[in-house]
Amino acid sequence: MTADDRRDGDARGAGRPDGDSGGAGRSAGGSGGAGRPRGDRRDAGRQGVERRDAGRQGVERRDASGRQRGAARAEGRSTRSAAAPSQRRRGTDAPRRAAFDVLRAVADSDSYANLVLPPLLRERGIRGRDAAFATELAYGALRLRGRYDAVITLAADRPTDRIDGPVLDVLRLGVHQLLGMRVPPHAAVSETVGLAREAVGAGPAQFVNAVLRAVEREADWDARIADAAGDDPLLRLATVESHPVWVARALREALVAHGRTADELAALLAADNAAPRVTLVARPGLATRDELGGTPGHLAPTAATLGGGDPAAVEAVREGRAGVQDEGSQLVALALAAAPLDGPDVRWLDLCAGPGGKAALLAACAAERGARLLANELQPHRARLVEQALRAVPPGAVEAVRTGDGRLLGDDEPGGYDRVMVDAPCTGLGALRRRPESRWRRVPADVAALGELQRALLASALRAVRPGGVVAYVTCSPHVAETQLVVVDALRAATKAGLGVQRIDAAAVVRGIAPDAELTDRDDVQLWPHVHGTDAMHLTLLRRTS
Ligand SMILES: C[S@@+](CC[C@H](N)C(=O)[O-])C[C@H]1O[C@@H](n2cnc3c(N)ncnc32)[C@H](O)[C@@H]1O
Repeated sequence: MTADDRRDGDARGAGRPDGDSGGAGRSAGGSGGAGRPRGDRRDAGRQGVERRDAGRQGVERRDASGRQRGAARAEGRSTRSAAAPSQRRRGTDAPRRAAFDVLRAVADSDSYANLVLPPLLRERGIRGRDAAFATELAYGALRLRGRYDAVITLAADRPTDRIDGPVLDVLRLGVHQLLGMRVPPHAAVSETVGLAREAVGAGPAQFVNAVLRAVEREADWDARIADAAGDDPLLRLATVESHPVWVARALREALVAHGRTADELAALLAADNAAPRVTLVARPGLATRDELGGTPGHLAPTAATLGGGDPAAVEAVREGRAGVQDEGSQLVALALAAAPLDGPDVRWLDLCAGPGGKAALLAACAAERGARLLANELQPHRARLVEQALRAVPPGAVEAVRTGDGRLLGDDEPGGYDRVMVDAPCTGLGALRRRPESRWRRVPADVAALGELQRALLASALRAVRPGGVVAYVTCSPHVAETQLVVVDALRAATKAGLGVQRIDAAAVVRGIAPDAELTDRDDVQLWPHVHGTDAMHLTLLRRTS
């Protein structure tokens, strides 16, 4: 495989995961690369990728700017592989090896791909388009694992639990190149077989070769794996769209419970499989959206979507005046700040603040109004991330970053706050685009375990807010058991405890911020990737009446 082949096979929408982090972007990968047909060499030609030299077969490859390879050489690093040339011929290139190592870290150490990959790319000097390729390869293979395992089962004529983990990961990477990226088939197969030789040995490499050639030979894999899944339409869809069936079922229930239709499930699952675009937040009073470049968001007046590139290249992001934040996360924080309130509006609380994305936006809003935010977080290391996220906020607007259990705060300071954000720990089923492996890690029991914590945190928030004050209950999961059911139970428990609490029309508040937002006829708000282009954030607004 040549570097051209790999670039022609550039990712569909590769890029860094758009986290809720309040800090600058960490990934070396940029987004982009979409829209080129397989085998189209125009980009390579335009960017002068090839140059005659003394490299392998007399051709030296350069990146688009021509800098990467020279810089790597100056630093004494190989841009192709750490292997000696004789081994290199038998192995693969650095981006594919990096993607493989990420999949192994996810499998062996329960690592998070979006935490492992960026430092690994940095350490190995993989940058620019190579970094984007490695990112799309790793994240795509992880997201689409269910679909690809169904393909591999048929092509290998054996279930995937009878294939060694490392060999299976190599196969997943190969199948993603063949079916999910625009890598020319000959390159996808030969480079993946090279990776197999390098990573798992010559014997398994032959097996990898045979399986990938079978995948390449056949067409219509979606129909074949749907048929193999059986007659149940949900199971067929979950297989093709690569979701555990319990997750697909929960999402279908959530769509209906939140006023949409089960017919949308296919679009929702497909949206979960697309890499999210990087969205920035201009923290009010600290940065303007114009400073960020990109395209203005369509929901939050603070949001700008980047077409590509590294967010850390934006000065306002580096300085903490702006950050990387999903537009849905921005919208729910702005909704808490905008919710109608009688009486004083000076003390705000973020009960579950780490890593600080919403705290930074809330604190910036508070600063504009002369209010102050207390940011609470259970985990000390996440509390430090909150401090980092708040670094650009005027000191007067931050009362403190507190490390402690939010469940106790309502009793420690009853009625002490005017606005309270409960961005509760949740399954994250609304942010599957962003956390490529998470759908395979979560189990139904998580929903029940988290439900208890969510109820306790919301109960504490309702004690911590003063009568007349407002609480926002937020999750990045649309699961009914983490959203509507938690709120119903919390209202019941509050009544039992002698607190008056009423629902506020959150949809009206959100419409006041985002007039074009497509919302259902309910007083809570549920955003969706396939409708709003955001994570599936949930928002309920509650007012303490007595
Ligand atoms: C969904 S995240 C919050 C995201 C954050 N609001 C943001 O926008 O960056 C939930 C946070 O709650 C924290 N957490 C978990 N249990 C908690 C507890 N009992 N009290 C306070 N925070 C808790 C977790 O450590 C995690 O940082």
